[in-house]
Amino acid sequence: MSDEQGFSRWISGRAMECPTHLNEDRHHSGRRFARRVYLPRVIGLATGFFCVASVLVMQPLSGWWWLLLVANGFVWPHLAWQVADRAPDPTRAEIRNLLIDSCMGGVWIAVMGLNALPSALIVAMMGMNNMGCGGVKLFLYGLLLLICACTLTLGLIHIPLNLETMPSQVWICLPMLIVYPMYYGLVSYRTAVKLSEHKRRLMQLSTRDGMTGVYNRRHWEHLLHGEYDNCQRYQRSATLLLIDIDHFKSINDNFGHDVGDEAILAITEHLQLILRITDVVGRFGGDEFGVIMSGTSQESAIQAMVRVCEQLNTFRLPRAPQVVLRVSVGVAQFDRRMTSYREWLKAADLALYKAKNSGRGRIEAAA
Ligand SMILES: Nc1nc2c(ncn2[C@@H]2O[C@H](COP(=O)(O)OP(=O)(O)OP(=O)(O)O)[C@@H](O)[C@H]2O)c(=O)[nH]1
Repeated sequence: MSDEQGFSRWISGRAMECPTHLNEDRHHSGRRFARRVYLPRVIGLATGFFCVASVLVMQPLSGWWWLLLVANGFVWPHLAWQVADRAPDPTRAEIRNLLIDSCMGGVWIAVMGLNALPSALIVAMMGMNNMGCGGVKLFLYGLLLLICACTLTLGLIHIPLNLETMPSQVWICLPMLIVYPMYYGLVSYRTAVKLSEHKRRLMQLSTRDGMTGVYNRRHWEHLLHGEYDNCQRYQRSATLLLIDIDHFKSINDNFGHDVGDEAILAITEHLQLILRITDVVGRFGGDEFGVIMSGTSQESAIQAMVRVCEQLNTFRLPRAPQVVLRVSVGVAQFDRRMTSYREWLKAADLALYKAKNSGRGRIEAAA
């Protein structure tokens, strides 16, 4: 239920600085936030009604207090949701609602004459809500409001103190004591599951190439950096390959970009199916790919790539069967004398350049 950002925006009043699409996003996430608070509030205030009512029956109070208690317990949760849902800034409206909850909590503590168990329960539930929704800041604001509202009410209506909780009142407080924290835990668990799913998707977006699903250039280079460090530290061998489709521009020009995309996907599939699962395939962008073969000598890497080229020779694109996909490949084995992974990459790039200049459709090793 955490929305600390929303709370800090509310506190600093920076809401209107965002561009329109960000404001729309914020509006949606504000509504989701209000929605997440809605059911816990319905349950918390309904169970809380009985706690307060069990003490109120012993107090010499007018019927108006009972009306207010019913309204707070059963009408306010729905009103609060409607207000937040329709507000231009739902997060701000929901934070305001939470602070109203704290205020009302203070009022009920006073009206109960500070009866120990229900008062402690109200402070704990408000604290849990405010801490969960806006962190320490909202918790402190809520607590301050609760204390002020309690003191003010005590001063206004001169209620006799009634600190002791009777056994029957303990029983009536049990549902709030048990049900509310359990439900709150469930909501927090669901939020954590959603967050981890979002994190996984973000991770996927930031490391994978959108079209082929293999690693994008940035992440692939990051993995290459790691491989370089490992090879240096543990004297391991590894070979790097850069692969570029030959005359790819003419496939695009003659058959259209859709067929060009199919060619890129076909090369990706061949690399993934024929090479080892441990070989790290990345798309450099356009028609260029990179492969890191960990623990593999240059000769073995070339043999593996020859198998890929042989398969490509027999493969035909469904929408352009006359096209034979050919690739040029630059191969560079790790060398301890290299001073950085970039030097390794440069060696493979030079070998690829050589393959292109020597007539394409070739595999060239770095000098
Ligand atoms: N269909 C498609 N084309 C792309 C994509 N990304 C880049 N291209 C095109 O790929 C072509 C890259 O061509 P180059 O590598 O420069 O040249 P080439 O025709 O392959 O020539 P050589 O590499 O020298 O054999 C350009 O025309 C780009 O517009 C893509 O995702 N899909």
